[in-house]
Amino acid sequence: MRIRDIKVGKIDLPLKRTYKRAQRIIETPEEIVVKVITDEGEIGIGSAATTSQITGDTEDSILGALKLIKPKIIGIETDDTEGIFKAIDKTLVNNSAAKAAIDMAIYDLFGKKYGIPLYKFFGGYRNEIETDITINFGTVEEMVTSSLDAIMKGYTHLKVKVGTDSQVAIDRLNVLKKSVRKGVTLRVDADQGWRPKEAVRTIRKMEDMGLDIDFIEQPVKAWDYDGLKYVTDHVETEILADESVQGAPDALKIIQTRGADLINIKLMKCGGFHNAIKIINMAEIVGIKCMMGCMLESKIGITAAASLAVARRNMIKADLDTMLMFKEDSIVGGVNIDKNIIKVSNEPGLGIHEVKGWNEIIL
Ligand SMILES: C[C@H](N)C(=O)N[C@H](CCC(=O)O)C(=O)O
Ligand SMILES: [Mg+2]
Repeated sequence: MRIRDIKVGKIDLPLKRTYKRAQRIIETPEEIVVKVITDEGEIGIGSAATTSQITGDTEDSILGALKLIKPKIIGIETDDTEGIFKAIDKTLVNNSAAKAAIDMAIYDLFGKKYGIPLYKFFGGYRNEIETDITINFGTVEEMVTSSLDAIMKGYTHLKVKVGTDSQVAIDRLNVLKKSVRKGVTLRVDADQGWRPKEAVRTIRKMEDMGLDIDFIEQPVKAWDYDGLKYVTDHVETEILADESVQGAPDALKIIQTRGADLINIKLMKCGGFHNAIKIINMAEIVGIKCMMGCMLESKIGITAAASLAVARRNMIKADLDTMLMFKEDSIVGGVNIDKNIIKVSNEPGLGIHEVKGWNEIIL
């Protein structure tokens, strides 16, 4: 079975509520959906999220990258995944979202060809995982209301976006801790907002106040590896690297220096399954655990991410909550979401049947 064609299209994902984090405010995320078509008429599906502030990928850059990649992989045998990824990496650096979309579609085809759900192919450790839910940064009232709403819907882990002012972060978390019932865990995403010493001071204060934070995600700038390690070494709370780990080489840096306690893997950051697997394997060797995260992505990306997250023992946490954020679900098939539990299907590949509202773009 060889690659015969690649079609791309765009879907809009209108949000129920505006998404707010330190670097961006967004109403309607856009996604590029890729269909890799074989000479036997089989179709593999993948998606690329536009997240310019994190990966640098925009709609135009994703389309530009796909235009370059397409002629390089047409005609290659779909089983030759090494050959496909080598051809892509020889063609262009970075552009991880476009690469992730093709990678997802290739693995989807692989699963379909051999009749195996991807989660089983990747390790089959379990078939479901609990996700947290992200609480947007906002006023105290907004954050308390969203948190109580999430808890009512069955979520027990809240990942709180705290903005860039560390004192505001402490105040917000203090109020949230008092507002939620026992048994609800707070996670914090600082979105690169603090300087290293400020981060240590802030996190120690949270520890002294007994806020019992599960982890602090990306307290310092993405490029500040020494700063991240400094924070990790000087607080009790676990530190999760997010933007500092885009691809496998970044992960290696963190793993070799023990620069963080945990790594947040996102297919959009690392360019898909084949690189995510490298990160999981490297991290596992030294005992660094991983979380599977996501961008503002449709059920295609969430299904892909969940397929790897459930498959591997070293993936102990998940932040795969975007499905709840969209006004409607334009993807038929894929994972099943019951409150905070994401369950993968037993269908071959990703198990995606249809992408509604797919507007084809001619490359
Ligand atoms: C949506 C997910 N829960 C999340 O919080 N992801 C962000 C990155 C996505 C974005 O801001 O577009 C994160 O983990 O920092
Ligand atoms: Mg983050």
